Amino acid sequence: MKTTTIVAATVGMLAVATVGYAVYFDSKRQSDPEFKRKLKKDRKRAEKLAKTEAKRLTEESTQDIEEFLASVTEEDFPASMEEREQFCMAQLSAGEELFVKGPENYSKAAICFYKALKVYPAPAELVMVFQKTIPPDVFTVVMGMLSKDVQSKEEKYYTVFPPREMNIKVEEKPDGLDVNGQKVVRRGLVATKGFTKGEVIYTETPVISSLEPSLEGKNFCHYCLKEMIKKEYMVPCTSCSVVVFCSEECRTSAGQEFHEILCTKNLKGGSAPAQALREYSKDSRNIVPGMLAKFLAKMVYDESLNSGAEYNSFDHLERLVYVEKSLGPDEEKEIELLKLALGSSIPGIDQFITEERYLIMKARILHNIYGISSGLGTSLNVKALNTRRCLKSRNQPLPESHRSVRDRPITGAGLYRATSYLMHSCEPNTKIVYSSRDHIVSLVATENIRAGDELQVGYIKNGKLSTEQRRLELFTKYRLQCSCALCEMTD
Ligand SMILES: C[S@@+](CC[C@H](N)C(=O)[O-])C[C@H]1O[C@@H](n2cnc3c(N)ncnc32)[C@H](O)[C@@H]1O
Repeated sequence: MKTTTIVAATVGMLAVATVGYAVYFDSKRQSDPEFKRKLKKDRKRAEKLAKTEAKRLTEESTQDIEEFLASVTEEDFPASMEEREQFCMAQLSAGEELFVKGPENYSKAAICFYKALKVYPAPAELVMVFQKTIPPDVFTVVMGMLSKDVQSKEEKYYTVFPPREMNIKVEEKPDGLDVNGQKVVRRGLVATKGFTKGEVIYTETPVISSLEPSLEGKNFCHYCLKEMIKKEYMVPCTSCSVVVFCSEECRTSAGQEFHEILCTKNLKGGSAPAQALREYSKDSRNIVPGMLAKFLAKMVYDESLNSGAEYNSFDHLERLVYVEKSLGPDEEKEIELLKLALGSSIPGIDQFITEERYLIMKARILHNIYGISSGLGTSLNVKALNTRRCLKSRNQPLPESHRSVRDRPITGAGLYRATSYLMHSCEPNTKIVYSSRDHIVSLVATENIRAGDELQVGYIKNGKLSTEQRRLELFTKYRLQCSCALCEMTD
């Protein structure tokens, strides 16, 4: 194991853990500027410390660390917040009692501190406390356990995701060298069993989806994006009149996952914090900031469920490829609006949405979302076509959001965990279908597929385009230099 891996892993965890932090922390302390300053300082120092300790670790055997980690299982950790708090305190005092008994008890003490760290909502802060209060030898072991833990979580990801029942796996596709001579590795989806032409390979619900902003409040469901035929089928939000749902279930799910926070009738201090973001999305026809607001609100909800899931939505998002974006006036405005929309409901979100993190999240969303076609078709095509026009207007999001079912108008967009890994081919063997006319995606085989075959979709409508035309369209829309079999052959 390389030092840099340990360091990156630890530092990564310290940064991401601030989301959990955002959920649990007391809002009064958060609004105190002095406290905020201290937090920032603590986080920086913890990251630096992680690096130093990781360096020290490489000089020692990591075997012990692995043994200590093996002695801790997930069952050791309670589920509810109250129990976790008690558990944390109990581990901290057990650790203290052990280390004062002398070096022969250091490893046991380190295990207790590590367990406390695992349930503490602000690990960076606790690391700083440990550094000042526990013997350096114990501290090094705790940091080593933390690093190893994060590293194995990193390595395990693609062995548990996608879930077996989806009949697909993520596989690495080496793709030559980049301009700096570095090996390029892309990831794609591979079938784990055979499918016949026309068969559904998998269906997938998005991590988050959003309607094209101009359709909000019209006859499209705010949660699943489904188009409703008659007004009487619409279930309005119980508070605001801005969004509607297609069913009671969608209203409840949206309320729990994000709408309670983002409802424009959620008045904090007399005004609705999410109002400005909603207006901005509508005026700019930019779907991404609203989607990100929903995504972050939903993360908080997911965490509150304490489901025991090993990876959360952020873990999924974090692994998606993207094209770097730089900070412009739009992004500055979006950060401000996002903080305003979420700040009063999610303590700590201010620290979480740094410029750097916002740009990466936005870039990842833009690069991976799929346009959703949830419209019913014929009789309502006028509205749907308007939508298409909206997306093509001057304020359209980056072209990546056009990756969609091309023969149907786009009514919204969704971010999918597995579908994000589908590569493009000019001779695809699958296609994306929204068969239930909502945000659930189905991947359908367009030819017979064997186990082990790579699954590819067409990011563009291939039709009768020449190689040159395809290349131009792929590059203009997705900055993509296609290396599919057909293009390689034509070269
Ligand atoms: C939505 S992601 C697909 C997953 C991605 N391959 C990964 O490694 O995670 C889209 C990106 O995949 C790569 N890609 C997809 N299809 C490709 C193709 N036919 N040729 C070259 N690169 C492709 C490009 O980098 C593109 O920007």
